[in-house]
Amino acid sequence: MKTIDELLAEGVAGKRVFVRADLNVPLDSGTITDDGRIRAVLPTVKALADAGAKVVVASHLGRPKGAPDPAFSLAPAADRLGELLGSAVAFATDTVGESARSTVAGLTDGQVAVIENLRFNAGETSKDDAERGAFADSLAELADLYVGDGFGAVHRKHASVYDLPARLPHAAGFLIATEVGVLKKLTEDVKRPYVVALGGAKVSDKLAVIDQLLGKADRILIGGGMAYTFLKAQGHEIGISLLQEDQLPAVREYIERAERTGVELVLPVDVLVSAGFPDLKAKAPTDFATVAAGEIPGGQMGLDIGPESRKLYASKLADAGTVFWNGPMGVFEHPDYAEGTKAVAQALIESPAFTVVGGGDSAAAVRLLGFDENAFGHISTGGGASLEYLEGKTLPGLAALEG
Ligand SMILES: Nc1ncnc2c1ncn2[C@@H]1O[C@H](COP(=O)(O)OP(=O)(O)O)[C@@H](O)[C@H]1O
Ligand SMILES: O=C(OP(=O)(O)O)[C@H](O)COP(=O)(O)O
Repeated sequence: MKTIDELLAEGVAGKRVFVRADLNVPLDSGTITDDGRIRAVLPTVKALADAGAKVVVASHLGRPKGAPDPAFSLAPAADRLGELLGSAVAFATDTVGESARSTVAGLTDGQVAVIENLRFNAGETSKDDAERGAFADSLAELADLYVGDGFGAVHRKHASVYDLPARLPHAAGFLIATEVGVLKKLTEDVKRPYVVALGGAKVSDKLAVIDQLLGKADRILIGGGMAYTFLKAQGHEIGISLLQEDQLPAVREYIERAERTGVELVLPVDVLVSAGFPDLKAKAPTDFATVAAGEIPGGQMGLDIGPESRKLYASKLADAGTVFWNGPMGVFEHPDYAEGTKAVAQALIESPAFTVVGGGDSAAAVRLLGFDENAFGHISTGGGASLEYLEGKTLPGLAALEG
């Protein structure tokens, strides 16, 4: 994999360099609540701009449905990037249209532009190779060189991640190099017990990785929205909690396999429930109850692990040699449901283990809940990406950079 240092040594002055970043930051009514992913790509953007490149930064944000949607505009991220760089950043209001072409054509050496959300175009995420390829062709017209630095999206076989680097001379940015360096160590030299804690809301993606993790981890703690599919698989009622029904047979098989192979699978013993998803804007106190995990009343939604589970999970993290944690334990954005995530973060800080926290929301949670990010071994910008890397999978965005 060519490094950005090699690219810089060859000279980038006057060249248009497409930087595929992951600027998928959490937003609250258009305001960025955590800019960690923007700060993470700064070294790459700065180095290219300082070397006289015309830098074209591109990213997805959220999951718009292949068409423009103002709620998912990258404009706030472009503004924040400009603030962090200390110089104005141009913003194109489309991705490969007139605005993008004229914005890029107007760049002077050392200037930076951000183009609008890649996922406003159906070609970005299409499963059809030709449709993705056609979109990648249009993106390629905007640049002379490609730098992959969106670690959080390298597990996606998307046009800007996978197809575009095949069309331009390419290199890996500083963030990807750092992320891969740390995660590689976790696949080669793991101090045991190796404990993986999983939570969050991308339940379908994350249930799938447990298949491989069962062969690698000594203990797997399940929290967040993931937990309820497990509780349901055990035969419990889960009310209106998140459920990935189509994966119930797989989850039953994971539970059996864990028992058979001696992997400790730890599920919540109690949970906090309420009548629905809380209002994350008002953050007003909600009406919630603590119930045994096997006794969630009908019409209630599990929103965090309960106090007994917090103690249990802390004890299961205390003797770890290595911990990988992806996915908040509850809806941490609301103060009523942040305690589970806080308890796991605190346990990681107190543990002598090498600790890695991965994921856009998990990393944001750690910072927003007031923890010192330097107290963790590594905070990864990618959740799904780091999980799939640890599974041993070939990640499309890394394979493309190697080719
Ligand atoms: N029990 C739950 N029900 C619904 N959503 C949940 C639950 N627990 C956690 N979440 C949500 O999961 C989201 C983060 O999930 P995810 O994107 O998978 O994590 P990451 O970005 O760290 O990989 C948070 O916004 C949080 O509110
Ligand atoms: O937030 C992300 O992943 P993560 O939640 O697994 O950390 C990445 O930006 C990828 O987004 P996607 O899961 O919509 O492809």
